[in-house]
Amino acid sequence: MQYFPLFVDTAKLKVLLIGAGEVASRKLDLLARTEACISVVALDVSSEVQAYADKNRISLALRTVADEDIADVDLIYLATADNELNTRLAHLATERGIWVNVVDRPDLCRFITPSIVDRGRLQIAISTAGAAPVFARELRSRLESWLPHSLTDLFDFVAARRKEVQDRLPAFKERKLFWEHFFRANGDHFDDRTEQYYEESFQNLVSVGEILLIDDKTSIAMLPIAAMPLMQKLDHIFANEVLPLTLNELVRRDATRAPLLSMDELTQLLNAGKRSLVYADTDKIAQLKAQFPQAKHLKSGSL
Ligand SMILES: C[C@@]1(CC(=O)O)c2cc3[nH]c(cc4nc(cc5[nH]c(cc(n2)[C@H]1CCC(=O)O)[C@@](C)(CC(=O)O)[C@@H]5CCC(=O)O)C(CC(=O)O)=C4CCC(=O)O)c(CCC(=O)O)c3CC(=O)O
Ligand SMILES: NC(=O)C1=CN([C@@H]2O[C@H](COP(=O)(O)OP(=O)(O)OC[C@H]3O[C@@H](n4cnc5c(N)ncnc54)[C@H](O)[C@@H]3O)[C@@H](O)[C@H]2O)C=CC1
Repeated sequence: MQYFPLFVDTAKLKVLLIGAGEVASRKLDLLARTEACISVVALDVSSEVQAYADKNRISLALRTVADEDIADVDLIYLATADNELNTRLAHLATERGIWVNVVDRPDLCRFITPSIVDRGRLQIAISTAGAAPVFARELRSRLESWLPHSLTDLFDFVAARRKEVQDRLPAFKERKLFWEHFFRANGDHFDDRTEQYYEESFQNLVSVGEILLIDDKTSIAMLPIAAMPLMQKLDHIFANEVLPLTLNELVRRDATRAPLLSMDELTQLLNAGKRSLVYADTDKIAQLKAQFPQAKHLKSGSL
C-alpha cells in the first residue's frame, strides 16, 4: 500500500492552487465543497473558476506565480502545464514542509487525489495509486448509481441521534446491536419510515447467535455476495490452519481468532448470542453441519 487513505478535516485547511486550467478546475470543484480556505494563482482562468471568485468562495490572483506564494498553506496543487516550473515549485514546497500535488507527475506528489463519491458525511474515496484514474472514475459512476442520494440525509439523521442513542443505551454492546438492527431495517436510504425504524430498534436488542461454516476446498472469491454482510458481523473466527488472505480481508478486523473449539464450547457461544465462523477441512465441516443444522455452510451458490 504505497498510498494510505485518510480523511482530512478541512475546517482550518489552507489550500493553494497554481494554474486554473481544465485539470485544476476539476480539483477545485471538489475542494470548493469543503470548508477549506482556497486561493488560486493563475495567468488566466476559465469562466467556472471565475464564478467561484465572483461568489467569494476562492481568492483569485491573476498573475504569474512567485516563490513567495509557496508559504503559509497546508496543501498546494500545481497544474500550470509548465513542467519545469511545476518541478521547481514542487521541490520548493517539499523543502518548506508543504504537502504538494503535481497533477501530471505522481513522482512529485506527496499526496494524490482520489475519485470521490460524495454523500455528505458518507465519503467514498477510490484510488488506483495512479495506475488507472479512468478505472477509478468508472468505479465511481457504478457506486454513484448504486448509492441513493438520500444517504446524505440518512447520515445527517444518524449523526443528530448519536448522542441520544449513547444516553438511552449505556452499554456499548447494546449500541452496537441497536445500530446493526437499525441499518438492517432501514437499508441505505432516508424516507418517512426512517424515524419509525429508529424507534423500533430500541425494542429489538436481542442478539441471535449464528454459526457460519467454510470448508478449505471453497474458493473464497466464489462466495455469494449475500455472505459479505454476515462476515462483517462475526465475533469469533475458529481455524486450525492459516486463513486464506482473501478470507482474512472479508472478516471484521476486531473479531477474535482462535483454534477450533469443541462442540460444547461452540454451543455455549451460540447460546450466548455470539456469531462464529469455522474454517476447516470438509470432514470437520460435515460433522459440524450434523451437530448444528441451523449453521450456514457458505460456498458458491449457497444463500
Ligand atoms: C496520480 C494522480 C495525481 C492527481 O491528480 O492527484 C493522477 C495522475 C494522472 N492523471 C492522468 C490522466 C487522467 N486523469 C483522469 C481523471 C482523474 N484523475 C484523478 C486522479 C489522479 N490522476 C491521481 C491518481 C488517482 C488514482 O489513484 O487513480 C481523478 C481520480 C481525480 C481528479 O483529478 O479529480 C480523476 C477522475 C475523477 C472522477 O471522475 O471521478 C483522466 C480521465 C478524465 O479526465 O476523465 C485522465 C485521462 C486518461 C489517462 O491518461 O488515464 C495522467 C496522465 C496525463 C497525460 O498522459 O498527460 C496522470 C499522470 C500520470 O499518470 O503520470
Ligand atoms: N487535461 C487533462 O485531462 C489532463 C492534463 N494533465 C496535465 O495537467 C497539466 C494541466 O493541464 P490543463 O489544466 O489542461 O492545462 P491548461 O493549459 O488548461 O492550464 C494551465 C493553467 O496554468 C496557468 N499558468 C501557466 N503558467 C503559469 C504561471 N507561470 N503562473 C501562474 N499560472 C500559470 C494558466 O494560466 C492556466 O490557468 C498539464 O501539464 C497537463 O499535461 C494531466 C492529466 C489529465
